[in-house]
Amino acid sequence: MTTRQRKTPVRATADLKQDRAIRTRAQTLHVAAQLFAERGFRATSMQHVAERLGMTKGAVYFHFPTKESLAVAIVEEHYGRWPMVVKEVQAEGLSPMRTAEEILNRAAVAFRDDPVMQAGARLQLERPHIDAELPTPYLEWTQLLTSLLVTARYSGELREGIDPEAGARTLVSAFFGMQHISDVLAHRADIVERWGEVRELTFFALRA
Ligand SMILES: CCC[C@@H]1OCC(CO)=C1C(=O)O
Repeated sequence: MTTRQRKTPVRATADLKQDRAIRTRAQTLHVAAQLFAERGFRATSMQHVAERLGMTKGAVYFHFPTKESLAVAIVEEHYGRWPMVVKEVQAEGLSPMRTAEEILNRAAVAFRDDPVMQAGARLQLERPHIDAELPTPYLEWTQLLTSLLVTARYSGELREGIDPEAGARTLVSAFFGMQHISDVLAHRADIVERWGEVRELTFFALRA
């Protein structure tokens, strides 16, 4: 067997092992997000995660040494997904006001369908019970929407007298209040419709 042949199987094996580890970590994150979203942080154990995965608890601990590290990873994944959503919408070349509206439309669908978003929202509410550093929520949403409403003011889309930052805080409060109520009353099954109602009224008030 030549040196080159000898190297290939070892490299291939190492690559396969790494691929498998990446996949297992992603599966663990997804299942833990489902459980955190369904039951909350405190009622979810690493044993629950292992059982739903059909893995040993040791296999879960291999990727996440503590339940807190799982929560941190899910919140980081949650935060990490929004820049792509924002970029996709901004690539559509909509007006600033329509861009704000469309980003929140996408958020409503994401909160309905994506366990990571659902868990991220719930873990933020449960921050006092999680012994880990988690980012302060809603601030980046407010910054993003403020910048869009400032631009909307210059493009003549924003109603006279509306302060962009107050408008952004109102949108964040209305959206996250709506998504929480939809979660509590309907497990977010009606979140897109509920957001539609909130959107009509809030953007009616914001538009010039
Ligand atoms: C537009 C990024 C918004 C940011 O990413 C996820 C998240 C959680 O709600 C955020 C926030 O609260 O500011």
